Amino acid sequence: MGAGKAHRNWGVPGDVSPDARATNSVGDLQRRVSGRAGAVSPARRGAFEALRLVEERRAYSHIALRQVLNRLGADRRDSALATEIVQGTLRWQQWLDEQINAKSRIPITRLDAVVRVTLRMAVYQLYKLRHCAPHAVVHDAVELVKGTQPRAASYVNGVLRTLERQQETPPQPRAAESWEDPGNPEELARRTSHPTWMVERWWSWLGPEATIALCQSNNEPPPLALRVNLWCSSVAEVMESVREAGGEGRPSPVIPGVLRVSGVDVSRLSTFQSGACSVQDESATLAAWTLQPEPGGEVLDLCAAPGGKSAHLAEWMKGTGRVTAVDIHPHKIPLIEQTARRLGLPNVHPVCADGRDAPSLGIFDAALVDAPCSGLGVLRRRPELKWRRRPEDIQDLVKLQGELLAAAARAVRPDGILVYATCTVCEAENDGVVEDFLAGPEGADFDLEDPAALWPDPLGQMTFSTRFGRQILPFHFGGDGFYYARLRRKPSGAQRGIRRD
Ligand SMILES: C[S@@+](CC[C@H](N)C(=O)[O-])C[C@H]1O[C@@H](n2cnc3c(N)ncnc32)[C@H](O)[C@@H]1O
Repeated sequence: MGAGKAHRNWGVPGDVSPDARATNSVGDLQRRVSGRAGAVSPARRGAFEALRLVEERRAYSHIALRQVLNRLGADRRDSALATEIVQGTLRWQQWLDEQINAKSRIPITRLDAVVRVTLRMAVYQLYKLRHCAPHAVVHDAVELVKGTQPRAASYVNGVLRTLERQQETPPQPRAAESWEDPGNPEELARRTSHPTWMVERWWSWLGPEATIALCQSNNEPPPLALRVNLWCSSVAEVMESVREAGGEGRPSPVIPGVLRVSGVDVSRLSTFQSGACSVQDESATLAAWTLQPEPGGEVLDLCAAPGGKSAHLAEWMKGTGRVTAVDIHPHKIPLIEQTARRLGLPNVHPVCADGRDAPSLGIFDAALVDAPCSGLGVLRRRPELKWRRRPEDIQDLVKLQGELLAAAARAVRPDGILVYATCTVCEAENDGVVEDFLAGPEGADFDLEDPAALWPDPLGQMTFSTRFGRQILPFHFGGDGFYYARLRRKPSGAQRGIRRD
């Protein structure tokens, strides 16, 4: 497994050449000179506002960032730096708090949210983004606090100056580093900035080696993948458009029809606008590979918004048949509609309903339950979930997931396919839900099948086979952490939904 060779290196992550550092400082300076006195760099302003939304209003970081950067009209460079600051600050929050607590007379948890956010993002830049000039970091932090908490400005200045003056940066693991022996889950949680309860669960389920690799990969920036709409386009066409836009792309080595890209604003790609591609993580594309819907079929996607997997299923069916795309939240239905419209998919039919009422929607050849989950497989993209999730949440999620799976099962015809998926790394929400389902009244009619038997070739060896399905971890091939189980209703099994005709 990918825990890597043990070696110790306390170097600073994100270290870059002195040239890069100088270039960025000049950029910072020019912006400041051209702005009013006390102006803050747009990237730091954006990061600060997004982090406040996450801290004070429990916003998702990726949504908060998008909103703030759009409003500020940030260019690509500012957006990239703001994203790096927001994601990094959230990823390393626990570790940053430790550093701040060591120098602050008030524990970070007792500070005002604005002060907390400002200190965390500044310390993140000082210690982990060596291309940010320290004087600019401290200046901007003080200015940001002055805007809302003027009396705290000198306090922030004092803490940051003390940290800045520190001769040596504190010991910190490189994200790609592994340790010979972290000893125990508590120590691993501390070193990699995760909640202990989370790491303890992984440790006892996956073992130390996989847990180390998982914690490290959770702290890496997430890759960007484009799924090509093979119904109407080709990998070559999308690749060409990425290059034309100044970005880089290469075909995924594991999943046909997917490109790994960088350096592009996808929403501006000609092929994105024309519906030739979608942003979708490589592991998420495996939902369609696992379901393998027949063209012309009736497919139920029970937890569908924003519609990424519905669209892939509809493309797989070459625009024929019907994908009934259900979501409980009315405000998310337009997202499914927009996705289907952009991709020119006539066979996606959004429905606003509680998935637990699935049998009232008809009888289907296949159903996908991409269940609401704790999201512990996507911590690279949503690092705030580390600190927001509580062990108690899992119990409620498991109950809902079980109800959705049982309801979907009742709507699947004899010999039809039922796929259960999550983007989490949590045994209770994955195998645990399938185990309970199989032991319940609906489960008796279903047989398990191995999803990996249908996946592109190397993935069977690269992913974990679990008791009832397949677990993908972010270090397996770079895709998000996902779980898939595939079930087939026995040909003789009496289905219990309402026949549509
Ligand atoms: C993991 S997300 C689905 C992502 C989607 N399949 C995609 O690929 O774009 C889970 C979705 O389930 C929806 N949901 C939560 N509870 C539900 C319920 N009882 N019935 C139907 N949808 C539900 C949420 O609104 C959320 O959009």
